[in-house]
Amino acid sequence: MEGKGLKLYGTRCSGFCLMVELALKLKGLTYEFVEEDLRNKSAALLRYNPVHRKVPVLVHDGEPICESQVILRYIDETFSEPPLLAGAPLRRARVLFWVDFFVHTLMPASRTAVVSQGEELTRALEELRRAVKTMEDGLQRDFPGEGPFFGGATPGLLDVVCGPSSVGVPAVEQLLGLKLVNMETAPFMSSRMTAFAQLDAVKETLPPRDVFFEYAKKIREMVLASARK
Ligand SMILES: N[C@@H](CCC(=O)N[C@@H](CS)C(=O)NCC(=O)O)C(=O)O
Repeated sequence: MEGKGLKLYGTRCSGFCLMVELALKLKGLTYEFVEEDLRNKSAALLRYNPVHRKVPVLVHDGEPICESQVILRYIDETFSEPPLLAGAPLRRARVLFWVDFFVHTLMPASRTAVVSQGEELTRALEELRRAVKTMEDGLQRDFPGEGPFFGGATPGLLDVVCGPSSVGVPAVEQLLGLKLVNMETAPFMSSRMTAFAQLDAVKETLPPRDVFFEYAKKIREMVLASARK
């Protein structure tokens, strides 16, 4: 499908930007990707996102839409097939609950782990492992018997949101030289993330692990160096 006039301002390894790319690809849309240098943001990015000055920004026929979760909803409502958020209102509410939990609890804990060491790293890992256990138990409770994707028979919003982690987590584990989470303790999440990662649209969207590794390494070194100053 031709996503007329779709332009995505982003950076290659940002989880938030990758979620948007995955949604666009699953919808079969074509778009132009504009790579931003976050240390030297373009005038266009600042004009399109004057409030947060962050990526991703999706520009559709000249109109900017900011914030990854808002963009995902916009894409799903504008290009309705295949739907990312499907089912009865209660199911949709539960999906949105776990999307919110993933973005606001799991992702911050793993970001802290990437840029910390010593006791702070230990605390971040504990928090991350607790959050994964909470989410695993909650998903098993809320979506019994569904699969093979978080979305059920077809990939949905939660697949898109968790999708970048299938490359991000192994890259961070390699960087830190430790296991972030033992995914054998989270079979529901693990099997769905594996099924999603095997889709062609996902394989062609997510950067290779070594590219992700270098990105995480650069961020870690930068943050640890500035903390030493
Ligand atoms: N809440 C935002 C977070 C986006 C975000 O943190 N983007 C980062 C890249 S991963 C960014 O643009 N950072 C630049 C900055 O903070 O100046 C969303 O969901 O889109």
